[in-house]
Amino acid sequence: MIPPCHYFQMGCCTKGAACKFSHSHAASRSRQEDTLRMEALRLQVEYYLSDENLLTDNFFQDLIHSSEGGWIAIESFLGCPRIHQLRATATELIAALRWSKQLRLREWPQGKEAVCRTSPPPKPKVHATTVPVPAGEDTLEFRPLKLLRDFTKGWQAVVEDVDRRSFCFVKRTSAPEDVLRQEFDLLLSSGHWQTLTSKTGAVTRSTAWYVSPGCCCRYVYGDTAVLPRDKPRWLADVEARVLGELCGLREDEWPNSVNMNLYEDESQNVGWHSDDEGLFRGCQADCRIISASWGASRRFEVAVKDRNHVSGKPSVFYDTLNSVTLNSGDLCTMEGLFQKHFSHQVAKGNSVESPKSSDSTNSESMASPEETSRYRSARINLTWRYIVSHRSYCRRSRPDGESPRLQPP
Ligand SMILES: O=C(O)CCC(=O)C(=O)O
Ligand SMILES: [Fe+2]
Repeated sequence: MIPPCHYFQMGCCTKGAACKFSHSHAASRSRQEDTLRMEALRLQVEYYLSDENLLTDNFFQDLIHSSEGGWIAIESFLGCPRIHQLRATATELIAALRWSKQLRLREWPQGKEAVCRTSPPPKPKVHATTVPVPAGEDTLEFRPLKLLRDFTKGWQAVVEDVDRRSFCFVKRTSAPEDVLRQEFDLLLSSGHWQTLTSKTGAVTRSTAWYVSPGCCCRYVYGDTAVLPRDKPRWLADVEARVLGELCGLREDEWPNSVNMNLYEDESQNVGWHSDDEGLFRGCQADCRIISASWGASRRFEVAVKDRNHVSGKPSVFYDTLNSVTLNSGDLCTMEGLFQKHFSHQVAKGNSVESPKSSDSTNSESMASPEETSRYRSARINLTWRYIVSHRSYCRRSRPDGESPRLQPP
């Protein structure tokens, strides 16, 4: 078929019969139909990802939140009723979306083309019926709970859900940049880092696990067990600053374990989970977890657990999602029954700010370029926790604290 002449369609072809493109009205009509069809497809996808639709559309909210950077595979649209009705192919959708001013199209790798919003999605409307409020958690009046904000000032609420007795607070940094950089370098170089990998073998992050003397409880992630080490001396100053000065806790009130995470860059992450290991009994009793961050900024997300998700897998109610950017030096707490009712994650690819350099100390100029770039791209997070139920092989599980009943498996 001879392709239509654009100039003829615009009424300005000067070639007349000599033109090698078609001047037939049928060709022109079919071109117009193609254009209209492309426009319909583009508008439909733009609508699916619009603020208006995302307020109530959990399907696309789930896809946006479960993918790195909010990219949605073009394939995901093919099964949507309107796109299906138009019998659109992936190639057509890609061609249509090249013209979108609202959405960003990624055309590589071939076969994995995807589209994303140029702005963060809106928070979905909370439907009273979607998130059941569990009855029966004790109110703070009935059973008081000492929150960290009762010890020191400066905590902002991320979650303050009294019905679920669940709390998450953030405290912005007050430490000088050179102190944070020195602590970052110390943690990076002295931590006994063990890499964790996904099912496909990719490194998701590195971790280290420290406990108080006499405890030998392992920290278990799926198939991987992390061996405990005694809390090292080099951690003492960091603990004194974070737990003592910033949280206002006496030394005998400090948590007896700390889990360290190292995210080399924003491709490394920790997916939705709760810190519900038996060690901490966070689903049975009030449980306080204190975290501090160094290096690159990352987004920390929290949402109410959805135990009956249609997929059969644990999920969250995205309409309850709250997020906070944790910058170098910031503290964050999860308290009360937060681990019972909420999940949390550090998603991939959402680093938004790198740590600032300090003018007053000129610390950046003293650091090697390699150290500087690590501090800008990598993030270290420490989460201090209280082990209240030691593993049966740990001598701390015995009331008299003597030798273990069982050997570690
Ligand atoms: O890196 C963080 O901020 C969170 C780490 C975390 O959730 C964990 O170690 O269980
Ligand atoms: Fe966690």
